[in-house]
Amino acid sequence: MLRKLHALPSLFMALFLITLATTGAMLSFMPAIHRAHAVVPDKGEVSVAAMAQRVVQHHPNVEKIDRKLSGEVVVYYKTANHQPKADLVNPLTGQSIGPYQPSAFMSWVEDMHRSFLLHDTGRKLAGGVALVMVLICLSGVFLLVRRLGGWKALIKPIKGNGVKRIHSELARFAVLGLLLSSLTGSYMSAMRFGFVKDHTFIPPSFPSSVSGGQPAPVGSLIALKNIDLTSLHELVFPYPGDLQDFYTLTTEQGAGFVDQSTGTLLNFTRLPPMGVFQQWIIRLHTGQGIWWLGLILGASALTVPVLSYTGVLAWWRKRRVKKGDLVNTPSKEANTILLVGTEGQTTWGFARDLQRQLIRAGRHVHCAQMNQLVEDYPQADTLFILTSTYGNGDAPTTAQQFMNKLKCFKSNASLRFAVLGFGDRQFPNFCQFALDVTTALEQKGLTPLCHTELINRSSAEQFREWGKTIADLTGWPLALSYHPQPTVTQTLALVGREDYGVNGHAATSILRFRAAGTHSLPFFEAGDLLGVMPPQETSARFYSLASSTTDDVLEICVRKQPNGVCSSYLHGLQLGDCIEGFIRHNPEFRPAVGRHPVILIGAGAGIGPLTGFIRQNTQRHPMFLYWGGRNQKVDFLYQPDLTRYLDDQRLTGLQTAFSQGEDQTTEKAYVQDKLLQDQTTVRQLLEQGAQILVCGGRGMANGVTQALNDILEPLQTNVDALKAQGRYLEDVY
Ligand SMILES: Cc1cc2nc3c(=O)[nH]c(=O)nc-3n(C[C@H](O)[C@H](O)[C@H](O)COP(=O)(O)O)c2cc1C
Repeated sequence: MLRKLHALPSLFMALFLITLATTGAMLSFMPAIHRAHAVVPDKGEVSVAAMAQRVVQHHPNVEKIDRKLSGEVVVYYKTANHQPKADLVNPLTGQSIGPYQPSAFMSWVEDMHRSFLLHDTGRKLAGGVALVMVLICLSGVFLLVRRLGGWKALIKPIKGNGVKRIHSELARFAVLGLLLSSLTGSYMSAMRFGFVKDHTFIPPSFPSSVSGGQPAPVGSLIALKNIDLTSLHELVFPYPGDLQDFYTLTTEQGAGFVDQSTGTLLNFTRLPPMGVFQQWIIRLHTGQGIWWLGLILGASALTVPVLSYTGVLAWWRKRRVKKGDLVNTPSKEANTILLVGTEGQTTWGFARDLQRQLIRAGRHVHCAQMNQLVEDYPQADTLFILTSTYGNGDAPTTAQQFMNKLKCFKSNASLRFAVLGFGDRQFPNFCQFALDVTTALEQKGLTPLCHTELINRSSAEQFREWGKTIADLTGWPLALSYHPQPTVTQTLALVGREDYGVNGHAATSILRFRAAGTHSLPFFEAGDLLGVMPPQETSARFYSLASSTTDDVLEICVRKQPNGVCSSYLHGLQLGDCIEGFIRHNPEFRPAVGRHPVILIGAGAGIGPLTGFIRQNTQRHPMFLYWGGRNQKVDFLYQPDLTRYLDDQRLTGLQTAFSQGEDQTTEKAYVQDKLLQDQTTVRQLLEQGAQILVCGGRGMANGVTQALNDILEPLQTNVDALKAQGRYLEDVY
């Protein structure tokens, strides 16, 4: 209720409040500016009579002397040729300081402040806005007291960061000034519209008779001698030559008349106590006569635009949280950090649910990619990391810079962390990257909130259980549930196949698909992945593509795995049979653009994407292939194609190795042996800036790494260094 009372009027009136406050601030600074330029004698130093005498000496035909609340004295007079003029004068000498020219701009500002330039309607509106401001100030104070936990806490430092903190700090600084301005403003408006009687105006009660004698010099008039200049408001001179006329005098205390001949004070009416009170209300609102108060009021008013902005922002965020929107708190303000490592984006689905639940539990969550780790999170007490694993237990794309950035991370002792790994038990290094991250965080001195949970194949059940553990440990009401977005698949028809291997032993097939029916294939490139959904299975298996969209066919190379559900399913397909598949882009695994040589290394079905790269090498950049199979006669995948590519120079060099010799004369070797045999050439290519792409089983990839490290030793570098330069890419399974 209190919050609504504060937020709703602020929201609806924001523009009026800002206008009123900024114009008010400008006006409030004026008394100090005027005061700085005015000559202001001390109390008791100069009487009205003395000041008027000096002014008369320097100005002909004086009609009126005005003393502004700022202390400035203005004389209105007529020149020798009867032109009306107004000058600012020095009350000590009576001489002109300069012409009195109120600024046209400040008059406009005043009009804007009083009436939004809308005359009486605007004046009423301004009064209403001032009243609303009182309400906003009071409700704001109570909200702040509630937020800080008591009245005493109002003077203590405010905790937190960001928008809310700026709002609270500014409000605390400005509230008294704003309350004073808005209360006095509302009262003045009530006076103006007759809701409160105006006691500052004293109706004139003209004297019934005057002496009618010859006018005495103004400096000799006793009534004016008795009045100090500091209490003068206005002295109107009698009409020249009219002996029945008199001086009209208005002072702080009241108003009356002075006989121009005898100097007697006539019919002086004192301001009633209520009038004095109302004069003070006006001074407290305008700062007139109290220049330092004007400065305070002005500074307070200047906070209103910032308060409005931060207030609207805080309200908007709160509203989004209520609606269940995923509000991302800036990293500096968040108490909970959620970092995500993903390649295929599935992990985001889990992260979004966790983020939503945490926000509902009242946490201020900052969610980002792991690569966006920043040096420190000043307000954070909990860090969640949700990451998948790719390649050979490696980081997924959005986490590849994480370990490096972690080196500069300034952990605070109270920061607890929980890592949730996503992977597939089919891979030898199940969730390895999540485990590596856990170790790295522990080494950084962070405290684990719980043990690292490893989720197999996006298990919603495991995720829910992990949520319960976190809820128990933290007390936050988390009810995690993951509903995978159904993968949009396309029906693909088998249009060609080439089978290799003997009697089903180590059988490998090159399978070619086209879109079924009249549909066309989506965009893809060699090295991207084809996700295949075997019937009655919920999770997809991925195969590297050997073709690109321009080949007008989806080509994969599949080795039949013992007990492999998907590979058996694919091997069992007849021409014309259909499968459900989808493309997952894999831009990380591509030859670099440019003329640097490319060394392709693979074994078995790993030749698929490598052949695709060669097929696309129409620019004839230097490209070398090292490939290992089992048996030269029955396993030499893509042999005719490779021979053709060598002829048309899409392929610069080919080295093959077979692990099963046909007879005594055939050499038995693995692909890494070929690399070692060719080490001089390989070294030269690497010195020329060659990039290496490896595709195939993990065992082969490990052997290749070892061989290459040996080859690279004389160059004082290694595979890790090449990886860091983006010159060593792996697609390993
Ligand atoms: C090419 C490829 C390589 C993978 N390598 C591994 C791995 O080494 N270890 C593992 O546990 N999971 C591995 N996975 C499985 C993914 O980590 C798992 O499917 C994860 O849920 C994907 O999440 P993401 O879509 O957010 O990246 C691999 C998946 C693919 C497609």
